[in-house]
Amino acid sequence: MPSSLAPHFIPFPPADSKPNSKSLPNASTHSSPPTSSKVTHKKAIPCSPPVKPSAPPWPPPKPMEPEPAANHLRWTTSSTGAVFPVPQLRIPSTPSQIYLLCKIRSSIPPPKFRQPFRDDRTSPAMLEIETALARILDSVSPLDPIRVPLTSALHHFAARALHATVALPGFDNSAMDGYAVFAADTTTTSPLPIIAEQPAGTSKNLTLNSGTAIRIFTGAPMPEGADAVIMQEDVDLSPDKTHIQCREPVVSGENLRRTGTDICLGQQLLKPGDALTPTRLALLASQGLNEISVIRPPRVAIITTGDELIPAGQPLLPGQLYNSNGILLQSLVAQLGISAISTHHLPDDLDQTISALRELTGTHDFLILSGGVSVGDHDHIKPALQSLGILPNLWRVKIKPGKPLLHARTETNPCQIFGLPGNPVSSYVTYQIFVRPALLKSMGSFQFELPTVPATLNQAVDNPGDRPHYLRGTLQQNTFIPTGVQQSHALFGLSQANAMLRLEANQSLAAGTNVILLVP
Ligand SMILES: Nc1nc2c(c(=O)[nH]1)N[C@H]1C(S)=C(S)[C@@H](COP(=O)(O)OP(=O)(O)OC[C@H]3O[C@@H](n4cnc5c(N)ncnc54)[C@H](O)[C@@H]3O)O[C@H]1N2
Ligand code: MOO
Repeated sequence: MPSSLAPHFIPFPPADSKPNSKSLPNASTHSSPPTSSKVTHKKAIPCSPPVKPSAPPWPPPKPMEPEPAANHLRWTTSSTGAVFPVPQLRIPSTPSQIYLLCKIRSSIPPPKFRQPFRDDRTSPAMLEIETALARILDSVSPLDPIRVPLTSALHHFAARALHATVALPGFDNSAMDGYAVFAADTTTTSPLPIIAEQPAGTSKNLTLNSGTAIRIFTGAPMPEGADAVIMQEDVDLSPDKTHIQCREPVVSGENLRRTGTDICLGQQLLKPGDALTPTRLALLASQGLNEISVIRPPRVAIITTGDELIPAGQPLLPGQLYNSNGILLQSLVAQLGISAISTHHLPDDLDQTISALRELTGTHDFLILSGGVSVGDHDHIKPALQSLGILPNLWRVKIKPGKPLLHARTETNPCQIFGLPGNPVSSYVTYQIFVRPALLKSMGSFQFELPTVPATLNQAVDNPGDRPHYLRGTLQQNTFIPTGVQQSHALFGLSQANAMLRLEANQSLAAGTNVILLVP
């Protein structure tokens, strides 16, 4: 592990606690009662094999008043609702605490941790958004520089600084179709004889004498001596086209473009990390370049997960839905100009998840997974990573939507792994806030922030929760209007939105408040 990353990695539990979802109790085993009484955990403990307490005594002991719920492990029988308190242990949160509990109740086999950080009790605290982003960006380095043709360089970032080897303009030239003159001669009414013609594209090395004019065209080199061009609209041409008479005087320097006034030799044109926009590509072309050194864009795998998801073209069965996060994430990545994108879908199966992650981490720079990062029994991303020995850099962030965000990085290649929460809006928001900056950094950019604009709220908004909430809405004539249902599954409002408003925890804003929007 690179030492710079070491403090950030959160260790999984010890090696003997292997993920083994196949041997885990399924839902019915876990909750089925011994024949005469239904025994359930009031709070789920991550343990395996299933905890099977011995049959309750008969006749049952006198029911007791329930212990206060907080911080006590309790057992209850379904028939009477009676509660039998166990020794007053705090809810076990470490393997040794659980082991101790099981020793006290000798009939209970010691459980193993199945997954690290399954819930609030066994997880480290949720990170603040800024801390999580900094931690992610710390682990990302720009990829290697490569040379690409200018025609393929759009959306890439400059790998190194570039200085001008060609001045612009490269020579003094005319800005207008007209006549090269001495400015002083245009104040007189006497006709000026046209002594020569200078077209664009070739220099005739002409010299202008006082009291004469040279026919000239836009972009053509200025004759020696001439200090202005008079537009052809501002002269009267004699019928035999041999003389002009100036109707409007011009001043020295008018209608001409001096050498190097735009770009002079040696001037810095690009710095490392500059985005190669259409206009910057034009600048490079003006230098006669047909190739440029850029940072190689990442190879990205988009991996959706979930048995309930089916691709377009198949009929929907009850309980199924079409996969929408695949195209969402693929398009968002493509928007950055990344073209090496592969797409995959995984069922909720640990073995298949492990083998897919093993393969894809070897062939890609970024894996962007959606779904399977929460705490459900079918959420296999964390156990799969654990089984591959990949340590999480972070899991769970104080953000709404998107709380269960996961980030990890392989040590050798290195491959960045993002587990985005499966809800479509959660995937979108966490992509914009965390994945996009990481992709941009890997591409050599130094600008990771989303663009912002000031706006005014059209209505009051409120975030009673304890996580900053990214509201989705439209920016119309400097006004922010939230769109649709502001919940993490709600795709329609998201599809209408062109801006996001970060509302802090417990923040209420009145209609008319001035805010700063993110404009992805
Ligand atoms: N007991 C708890 N349950 C949940 C918690 C929690 O803290 N405790 N967190 C909730 C939050 S917040 C989120 S967000 C979700 C994230 O869950 P997962 O990342 O494991 O995602 P899934 O369960 O696989 O899917 C969630 C939801 O999204 C739909 N989905 C998934 N993938 C796609 C896709 N490609 N296209 C369209 N829709 C997709 C999926 O069907 C589910 O409805 O966990 C909460 N639960
Ligand atoms: O935090 Mo989750 O992403 O809200 O639905």
